[in-house]
Amino acid sequence: MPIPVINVAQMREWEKASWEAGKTESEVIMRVGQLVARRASQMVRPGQLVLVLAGKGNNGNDARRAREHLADWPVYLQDVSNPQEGISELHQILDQRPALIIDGLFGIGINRPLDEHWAALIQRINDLQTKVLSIDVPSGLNADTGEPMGTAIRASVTMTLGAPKQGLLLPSAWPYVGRLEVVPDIGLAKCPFTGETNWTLPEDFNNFPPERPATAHKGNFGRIAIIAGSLGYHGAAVLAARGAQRAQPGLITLYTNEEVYHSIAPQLQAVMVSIWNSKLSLPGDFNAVLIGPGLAAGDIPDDMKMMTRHVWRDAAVPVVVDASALDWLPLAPFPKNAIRVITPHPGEASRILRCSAKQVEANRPNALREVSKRLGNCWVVLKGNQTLIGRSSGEIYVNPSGNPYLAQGGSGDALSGYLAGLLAQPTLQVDPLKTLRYAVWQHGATADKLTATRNNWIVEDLLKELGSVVPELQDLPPSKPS
Ligand SMILES: NC(=O)C1=CN([C@@H]2O[C@H](COP(=O)(O)OP(=O)(O)OC[C@H]3O[C@@H](n4cnc5c(N)ncnc54)[C@H](O)[C@@H]3O)[C@@H](O)[C@H]2O)[C@H](O)CC1
Ligand SMILES: [K+]
Repeated sequence: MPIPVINVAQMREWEKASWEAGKTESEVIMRVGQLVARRASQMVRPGQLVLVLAGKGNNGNDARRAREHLADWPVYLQDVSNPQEGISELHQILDQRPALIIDGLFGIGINRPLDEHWAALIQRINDLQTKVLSIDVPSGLNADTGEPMGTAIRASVTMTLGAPKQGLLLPSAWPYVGRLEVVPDIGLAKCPFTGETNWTLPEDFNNFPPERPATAHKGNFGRIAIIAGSLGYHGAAVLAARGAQRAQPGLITLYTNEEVYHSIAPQLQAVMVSIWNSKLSLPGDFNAVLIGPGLAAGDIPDDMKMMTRHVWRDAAVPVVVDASALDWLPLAPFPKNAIRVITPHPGEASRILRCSAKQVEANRPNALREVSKRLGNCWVVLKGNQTLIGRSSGEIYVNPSGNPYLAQGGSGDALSGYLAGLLAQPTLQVDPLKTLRYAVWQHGATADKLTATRNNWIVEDLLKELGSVVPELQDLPPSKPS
């Protein structure tokens, strides 16, 4: 079941429908308390100090219930209905620098700007730079507009309840939200809403990709051609090829520019490496084509650009285009039902739209739709925090996995290789949206797994692990205690 992105009024309606259906507020709050405590216990080591801040509304009640499940930690529970009362006691606790603050001051019930006393308290908490787990919404943030109501908590993790609130997905909210996690099952009735924008859950990929039959051979899993690598950028071709390997297609052939052939070929074993030439006729026998990683040199042959346009316009098989090759695409239709995918970051999307990256970020779903429209209704993976996947109409999915350590040169090459390697496989071409969502989720989840265990991982490490995260075991995202 997709989890729709909703607004505060819809959340209130959902709540009301739940009480009418016989669910009770106290049961829901109890469950939320348990879930918050479980997540909190993953963020601190035994014995570390936890501060629970509970406001006067139900967000505070969630926090109070969480406290009951943190018996193994020293916990201060501070009721803060009025930031001027008991403030010296609170400052004393903050002076001890708790390892984790559970933020239950305000949720979706904030209805006016915070006064200077609230602002001072929130500033003090933010200045502490300690881990903060915000319940539902970082306190102070307007969950519809994504703007602080004067000021707001800067959370490390925001655990939003039931469904993501639209404001939490806006770039203006990201500095406050930190890592956004959605707990879909808090004991409410079935969500009465569907939406165009939906959140992805690991469980969406249970048993995906499907098990391979015992009788399978490499002819069953497709052949992929990768056109990548030029002088100064040979590594991108290697990374894309390795990304494709992690998807385990039947055969991978990399066509690269002559100047870099000898830098690339010795680094790859199972991948066949050839020198690209203008007589190469694609797609030929290939089941998918990826064009773009490391094609940034100034002297890319015009024939290669023409071939890109031709493959995009005519090939019946999936074509994935990334990086520099995005600039070569024709604004022309491609065969009906053919799979076309581009994987731009906001800067690349802005070049296609002839606007600024800031304008793309201001309305990411809209930018995705516009880019797709320009390029014949292709699938678009708009990268960045909360990567979006969709096309000019229909559902857009928000990816929940990944972290800022993915912001390393080469991680995009690994992703485009990996997703093209999946799309080369006939069984994974049937539902391209699911395959793309899976690729993006797995790429981010692998990064999360690495970040949970070490500080200094690099893209080569990502490529060793890519594909190893099992969705069924992703009950809670991996995270490193402080
Ligand atoms: N939506 C659900 O299904 C559930 C939500 N839960 C949690 O409850 C909060 C929403 O609770 P609510 O009591 O409505 O609001 P808040 O806790 O956010 O607090 C509102 C409280 O604060 C006052 N207030 C508003 N703005 C200000 C301000 N600027 N300055 C001072 N005081 C302010 C307002 O008057 C109220 O008294 C939701 O986010 C979830 O965390 C439950 O888990 C049940 C299910
Ligand atoms: K909160």
